[in-house]
Amino acid sequence: MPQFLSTADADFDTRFAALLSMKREEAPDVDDAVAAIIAEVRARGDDAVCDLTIRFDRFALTPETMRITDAEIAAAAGQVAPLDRAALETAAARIRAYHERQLPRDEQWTDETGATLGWRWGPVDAAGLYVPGGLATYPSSVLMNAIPARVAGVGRLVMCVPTPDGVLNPMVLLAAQMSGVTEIYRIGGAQAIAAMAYGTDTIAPVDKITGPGNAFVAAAKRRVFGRVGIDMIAGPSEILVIADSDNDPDWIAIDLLSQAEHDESAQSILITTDAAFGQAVADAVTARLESLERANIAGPSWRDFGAVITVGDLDEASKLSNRIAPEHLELAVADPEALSDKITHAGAIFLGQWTPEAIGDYVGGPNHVLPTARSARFSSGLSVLDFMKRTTLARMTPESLRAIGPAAVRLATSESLQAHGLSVQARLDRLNR
Ligand SMILES: NC(=O)c1ccc[n+]([C@@H]2O[C@H](COP(=O)([O-])OP(=O)(O)OC[C@H]3O[C@@H](n4cnc5c(N)ncnc54)[C@H](O)[C@@H]3O)[C@@H](O)[C@H]2O)c1
Ligand SMILES: N[C@H](CO)Cc1c[nH]c[nH+]1
Ligand SMILES: [Zn+2]
Repeated sequence: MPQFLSTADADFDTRFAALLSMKREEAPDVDDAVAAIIAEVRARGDDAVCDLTIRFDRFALTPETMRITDAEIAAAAGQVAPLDRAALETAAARIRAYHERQLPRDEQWTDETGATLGWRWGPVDAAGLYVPGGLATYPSSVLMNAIPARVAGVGRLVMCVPTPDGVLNPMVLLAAQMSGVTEIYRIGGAQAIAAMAYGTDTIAPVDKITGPGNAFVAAAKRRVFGRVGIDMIAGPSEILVIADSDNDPDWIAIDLLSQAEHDESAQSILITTDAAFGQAVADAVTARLESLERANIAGPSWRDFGAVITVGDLDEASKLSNRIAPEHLELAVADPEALSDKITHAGAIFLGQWTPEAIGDYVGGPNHVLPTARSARFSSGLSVLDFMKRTTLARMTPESLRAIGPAAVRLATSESLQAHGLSVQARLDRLNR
């Protein structure tokens, strides 16, 4: 059973703190395993990647077969049923339209001293897109990674996707073809992250790695940060639903299960103002689990990490939600906009009863690669900006140097950095000659 908490209970603070600090993806054994995998890939390159693929994805790989060929992509894409292709096209068009609005503007202006200042944005050269594929297949995550990268103008799009038992997923390959991925490798997990970060004989290193994955992928991204950029920690999925009693308990139950079915480490939480409604939702989850295809994953997730929290009012709900900083937040209440205004930390908010989180996973438009494990306190969902860098620009004139240079010289002196001061003073001296 999930945990049942109520803010009216004397031990609420202790139990809520325990819920917040549950270690779903930071277990030391995961990080130790990932450190060893990264070290192996750095030392033995392609050979290590092939060995690890046999161990974790159960098929024999060679450096020559690591890259999925254009012929394989075309053959697989050709197998996709027209209605599935049309659904992918609908999703791709909506995701593209949403992300095109994120393109940032360059700025340039001349200030009162005559200095010209500004910045300009440009894409990274090569992006490594991780598409998960261990327990489920994720064509939608191909679109969510590749479309913003393309909109940003990235030239080289490297995609890694595990293919357990060597089986290629046609929808994944069609999505990659549709969204302009330039190289696809059939590798996953920490070994794929290490290969993209450090490079091997077969895979040239990238500059930035993005995309979601399980605890091993998330830990590997943490570890390679610095060698490459990463988007965020996008690990096992989470959903928090805030619902009043004016909802169908079954709808809320399947919303909770929609994220629990991703991974046994996923987390689904309901906050409600009505304890009886909370119980009705929990009962509906139990009933749904009897026939859910992925009950073997969703059941343990709900049992081990699920929670139903009863609160006095929605104000209290918003405060708890902000402490949880969930990846996805559904507001199934009468006035979702008013409640949304009180939310300060959440990866994505879904407003009202007619906005199930699953719409956002596929076709809403916003990105579904989102921060997990409370990292929405300091990071945002994947966007075009994740694939871009900002370079600042400054041009002085003799007049502007005369105006602001002396302050620079004084600051350099105060920092005992003589050459800094001299480089400005030499120019001021010339002007004063
Ligand atoms: N936060 C987000 O934006 C978001 C989006 C989509 C999916 N997700 C999450 O992505 C995850 C997908 O997980 P998945 O497992 O289906 O695919 P995955 O590709 O993330 O993981 C599969 C890989 O994990 C590695 N692995 C598995 N067991 C291992 C072990 N014992 N030791 C070392 N490596 C091991 C293997 O290399 C395997 O190829 C889920 O947790 C899901 O919730 C998150
Ligand atoms: N809910 C996931 C993000 O946590 C994204 C996804 C893809 N497919 C289905 N769901
Ligand atoms: Zn999902």
